[in-house]
Amino acid sequence: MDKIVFLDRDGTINKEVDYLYRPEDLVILPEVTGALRRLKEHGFRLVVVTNQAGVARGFYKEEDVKTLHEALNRHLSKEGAEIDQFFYCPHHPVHGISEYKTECHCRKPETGMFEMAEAYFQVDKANSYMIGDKLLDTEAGNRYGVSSILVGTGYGKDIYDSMKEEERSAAFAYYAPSMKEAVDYILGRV
Ligand SMILES: O=P(O)(O)OC[C@@H](O)[C@H]1O[C@H](OP(=O)(O)O)[C@@H](O)[C@@H](O)[C@@H]1O
Ligand SMILES: [Mg+2]
Ligand SMILES: [Zn+2]
Repeated sequence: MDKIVFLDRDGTINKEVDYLYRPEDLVILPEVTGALRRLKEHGFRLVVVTNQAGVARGFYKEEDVKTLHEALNRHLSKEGAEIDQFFYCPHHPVHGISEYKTECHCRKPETGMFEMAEAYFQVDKANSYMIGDKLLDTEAGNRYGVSSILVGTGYGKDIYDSMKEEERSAAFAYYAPSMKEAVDYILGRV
């Protein structure tokens, strides 16, 4: 069985800039590379699950998403922190051009991208995690059946601060101010 850490991309691995697609605008957040390397050293596979409705909205093309992911992995692989698989949802239910405007099963908080990973991995759900900076990330992880962590980068801190304690405990297993603390939590449970 494969222990997987599913990762949101924008606001979690890299700095959230609205509808990122240019490699020159890619900024990996502090301590993320080292934290991801530690996960790999402990036998976790890394799988990105990212909503890329910028495609549906006509801001960029699917080829741009793939090019950005290649650029991200060029940086990460130099440090032993390579992403094993990327999945993206190019759709949007309301805003969209042509075939991309659709109610799909892959846009988080739906679980389609997690299920796509099952073509590559035997997902050990009891020992797998989802880390993201929005409640749609933690909800997707919860629905799929892995333990969800809200990270305080990107939109995460504002979301966390706006919630009551009972809402937090219903929405995610753990709040980590940064990716480093999210990984400390995961490795503290192995
Ligand atoms: O890796 P993520 O965080 O799933 O990617 C989010 C971005 O694609 C995009 O998400 C939101 O846009 P949509 O509502 O999906 O159109 C916004 O928060 C944008 O600012 C983000 O860049
Ligand atoms: Mg995000
Ligand atoms: Zn989709």
